[in-house]
Amino acid sequence: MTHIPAALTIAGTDPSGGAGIQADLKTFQELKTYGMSVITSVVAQNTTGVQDVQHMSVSMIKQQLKSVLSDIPFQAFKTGMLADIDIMDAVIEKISGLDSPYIMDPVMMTTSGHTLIAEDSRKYLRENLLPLSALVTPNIPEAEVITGETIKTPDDMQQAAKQIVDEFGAGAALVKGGHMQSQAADFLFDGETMHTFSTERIDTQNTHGTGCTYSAAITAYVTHGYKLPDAVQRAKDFITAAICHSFSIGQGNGPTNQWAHRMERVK
Ligand SMILES: Nc1ncnc2c1ncn2[C@@H]1O[C@H](COP(=O)(O)OP(=O)(O)OP(=O)(O)O)[C@@H](O)[C@H]1O
Ligand SMILES: Cc1ncc(COP(=O)(O)O)c(N)n1
Repeated sequence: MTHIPAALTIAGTDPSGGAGIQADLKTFQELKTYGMSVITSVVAQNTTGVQDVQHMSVSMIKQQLKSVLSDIPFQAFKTGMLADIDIMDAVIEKISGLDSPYIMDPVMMTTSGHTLIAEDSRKYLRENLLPLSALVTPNIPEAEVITGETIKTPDDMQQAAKQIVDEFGAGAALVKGGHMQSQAADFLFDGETMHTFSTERIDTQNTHGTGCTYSAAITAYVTHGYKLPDAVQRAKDFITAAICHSFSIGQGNGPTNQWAHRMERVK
């Protein structure tokens, strides 16, 4: 009998395959984790932007969650796009009390600048979902929304990571520096220690789906039993390789390459 760890992603879709559910499932598969998915919103998007969005009904989201939860155990799960308060409530109802670690990618905007979450639900996310997470993975604009502070320097990023844990109750916070001009440095505060994960910045436009792929890789490594700093370091290597060997396809920001980690180890 073959045993494989399993992970669940609860997120929106990307028919062009670079972000959202599609990026998560490709990443789980690459990292030898059995991938399952609950779709919250169908997003008509591609490398150039978002063309249309349709949210799943609350009852359909709950039913999808019930279908998975009543059947297959998983060792970790993540959320991505949760567009409004009703969707957040449906997810909270079903995930509260689960034993497996919850990795939250607090998706707010696409790389192309399209908003994926209703304005009035950002505070709700911070107050009601964030405290359930074992780890939250904001980029700089998302960390600014969560903390209400301006983030300009690595010190500001570390301060935000600390605040998100100490003040808002996340188990750990990884503030990602993809939006900084210099190094691609991310800071993880796990409640005790500040860890730094840093690489040279890769000169590329192909960053569609980097946040989704990174948080999915962390989730996958957690299903294999890695503790947080190790899981994040391995996921950082994975996303760096995926950006380094990203695909110049489409008319806009191309997608990352989830099988690049097989090609070489990039630090
Ligand atoms: N040009 C780059 N070179 C190297 N690493 C990068 C680059 N851009 C992003 N990263 C890394 O990719 C990961 C995702 O970070 P990022 O801040 O881009 O997330 P995100 O904003 O959620 O994704 P997106 O930009 O796709 O919305 C982080 O580890 C970040 O440091
Ligand atoms: C459905 C969905 N979820 C999330 C993102 C953000 O993608 P990323 O921040 O990884 O580029 C996206 N473009 N679409």
